[in-house]
Amino acid sequence: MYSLIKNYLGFLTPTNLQKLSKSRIFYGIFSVYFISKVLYRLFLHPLNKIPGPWWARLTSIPYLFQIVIGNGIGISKKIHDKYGSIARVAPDKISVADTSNIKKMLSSYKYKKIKNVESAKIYHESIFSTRDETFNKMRRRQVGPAYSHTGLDTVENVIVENGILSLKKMIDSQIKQGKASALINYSSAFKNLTTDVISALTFGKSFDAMKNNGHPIMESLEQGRVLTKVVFVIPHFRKFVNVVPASIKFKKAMTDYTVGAINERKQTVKEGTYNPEKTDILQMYLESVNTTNGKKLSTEELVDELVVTLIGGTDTTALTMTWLIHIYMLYPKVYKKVCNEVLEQFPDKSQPIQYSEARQKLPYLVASIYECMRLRAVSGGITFRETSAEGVELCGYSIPNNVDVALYFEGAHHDSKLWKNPQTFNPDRFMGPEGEKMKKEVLVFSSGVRICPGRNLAWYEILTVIPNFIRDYEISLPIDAIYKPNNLDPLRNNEPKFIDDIDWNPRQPRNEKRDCNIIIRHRVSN
Ligand code: HEM
Repeated sequence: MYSLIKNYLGFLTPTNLQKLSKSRIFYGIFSVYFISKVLYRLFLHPLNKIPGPWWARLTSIPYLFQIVIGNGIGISKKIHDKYGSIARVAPDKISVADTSNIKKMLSSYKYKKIKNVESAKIYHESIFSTRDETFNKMRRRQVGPAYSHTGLDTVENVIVENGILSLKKMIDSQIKQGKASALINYSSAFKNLTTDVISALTFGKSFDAMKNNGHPIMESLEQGRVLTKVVFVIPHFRKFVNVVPASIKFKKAMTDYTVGAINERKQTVKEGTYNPEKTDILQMYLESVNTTNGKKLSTEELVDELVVTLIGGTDTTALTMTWLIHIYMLYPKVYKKVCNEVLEQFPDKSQPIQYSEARQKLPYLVASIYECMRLRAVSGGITFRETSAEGVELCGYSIPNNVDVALYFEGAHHDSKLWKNPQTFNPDRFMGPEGEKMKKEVLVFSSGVRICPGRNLAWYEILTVIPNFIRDYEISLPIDAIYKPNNLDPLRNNEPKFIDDIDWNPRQPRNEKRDCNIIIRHRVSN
């Protein structure tokens, strides 16, 4: 009996008893801290006045988890449908779905991007990852000429060659193999196209992704994107990123490629074979001098700027065109009207339609693109900003400092106070003088001081690709397509059902291989 008691209570030596009492003190303090934090969050937190699900008072896990799995739009919709245009989504986060309040948060450098964005870098802060006003303004000034209409006119031939002409070449070769028509995956074709355009303007040479159906750098970039996303949600992961093999590979690949591109460009400039009239992104950054130190951009700074441009400029534009073709296929009457406009305005197929001509002569096609950008915004998910030291007034609530504000563009784009029948695809809402005003309410490129600097370039690409594509080819859905005009969605007021999507900023089709195919043939008559 004695030995039994000794065995059981033998661990209660004086040292162990001391340790136990210390750990009890520790657990005691921890419990008091934890319980008081929970009570504070439940009953005293200044954000408690904002409506929202009960868990948002206690934890950010359900919200951030949904963002990580690509359902940022889904969870935001659910919350805003229930609680209105402002809602609490985590203890220190609110979400806003109202256009004028979103614009307010985007209007000034006072409301900074949130700290996590700083993790989106390879070596150095960039135009995208910086939270610093002076730095961001400097980079915008440096690269600005390459994104201006004057600058873009000097590279329109690069955009057309690597864009629509390259696409046509690929389609024509496919049609030849398959006789009168070919089955094309338009989503992957647009990704290859924008990759080639942006690489030509950013690295001075095309990746030839259209020709080879991809490029190793893009695969590396995809891995980099995934890592950036994880770091965005779990910033502490940043410390481990540098030892992840995919990250090491990505960094090396991007650095080697950038150094090669810089050297080649310097050589062509030296030899006089580079046309000085041409204002491309690479040249703008190579000629720039940092106002911070009076020096030209270092190789490391260039790597970050060029990679950010490649990431920001490829999938966004490609997916916008992908959603557009998908929507055209779901709304045949609109599509027919768009085709008629293109064919009437540009009957002569001998020359590619230029950007400025398309802008001027195709108002209905332009309106249909705005309507696609509203209805299926690739940036529809969450863009975050932080409240300033003095806080901010949003949707009638006074929000204190240090609160993350999720700007839910998709919600604003479906706000029935601003958009009549928001679920309907109706390009007419962007026609005429009233339509011109409504274009300013589309937030797809963001708004205010950090508005997308590449938006003009995106328009140059879209407005050289889509009208030329429509003029030269007829397209239709394959017989086994799941998403077609008569497949209606009760959740969208019985409008045609959209392809299932995943919001990994940019928002993309969940099953591109299955759902983004079209039959394509040469247009025989007008
Ligand atoms: C349809 C195509 C595009 C869409 C929808 C789009 C959308 C956006 C949005 C919403 C932002 C703001 C993100 C934020 O505030 O967190 C942004 C920023 C940015 N975009 Fe785009 N973008 C497109 C095309 C492009 C292109 C073609 C380029 C360049 C080649 C580009 C380069 C950038 C850069 C560098 C930023 C960061 C600007 C800053 O933080 O100050 N984008 N874009």
